[in-house]
Amino acid sequence: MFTDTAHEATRSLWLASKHHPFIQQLQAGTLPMATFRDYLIQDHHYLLEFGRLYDLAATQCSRPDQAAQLHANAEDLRHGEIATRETFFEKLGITPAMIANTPVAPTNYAYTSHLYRSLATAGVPGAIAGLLPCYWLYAEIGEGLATKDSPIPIYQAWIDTYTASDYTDAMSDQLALANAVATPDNQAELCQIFIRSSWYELNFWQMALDHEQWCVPEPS
Ligand SMILES: Cc1ncc(CO)c(N)n1
Repeated sequence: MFTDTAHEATRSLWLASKHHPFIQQLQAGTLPMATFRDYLIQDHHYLLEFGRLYDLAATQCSRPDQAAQLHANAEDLRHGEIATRETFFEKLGITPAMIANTPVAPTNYAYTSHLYRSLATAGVPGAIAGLLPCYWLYAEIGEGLATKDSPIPIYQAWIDTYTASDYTDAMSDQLALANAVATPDNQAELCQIFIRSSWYELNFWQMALDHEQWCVPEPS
C-alpha cells in the first residue's frame, strides 16, 4: 500500500521531527513564548495555503466523491485547526495586523510552493501525497506527546488539538484517499513528494526555532 511504503521511507525524518528541540521544549514548557508566537504566525500563513490547495485540488478532481472529500477537508481545516488557532491568537494578543505584517519565512514559502508544485506536476494525486504528511505527522507527534502534559496551558492546548478525535478521524479519511489515488504508475513519484513534504516539516520546526527571516526585506 502506498501509505505503508511512504511511512517506511520517512521513518528517520519523522523521528527527527518528533525529537526536534521545538517539540521537546514545547512539552517541557521551556520553549520561549516568542518562539511559539512566531511559529503560530508562520503556521497561520501555512494553514491558509493548505486550505486553498485542498480547494484547488478539488476543482481539478474528476471524481465527484473525491472532489467532495477534498472540499470537506478544506472546510474542516477552517472550522477546526484554523478556528482553534484564532483562540490562541486572542489569548496571546496576536492581532490580524501583526499576522499581515509578518512576511512568510523562506522555509514556509518553499514548503507551500512545493505543495502547489506537486499539484502542477503530479496532479490531484500529487497534491494529496504532498498534503498527507501534514496531517499524519502531527497526529503522530500528538500521540507521542500525550504521555506527559506540558506545564504551559497553551502548549498543552496545542498538543490536545492533534490528539482530538475529530483530528484523528479526519486522518483515516486522508489515508484512504491517498491509497485510492495511488497507482503502480504514479506511486514512486508520490512517494518522492511525500518524502519532500516530510523534510519540509522537519525544516519548519527549525525555521520557528531560529526565527528564520529573509536576508533582504521583501519588496513592498
Ligand atoms: C507546518 C504544519 N504542518 C502540519 C500541520 C498540521 O495540520 C500544521 N499545522 N503545520
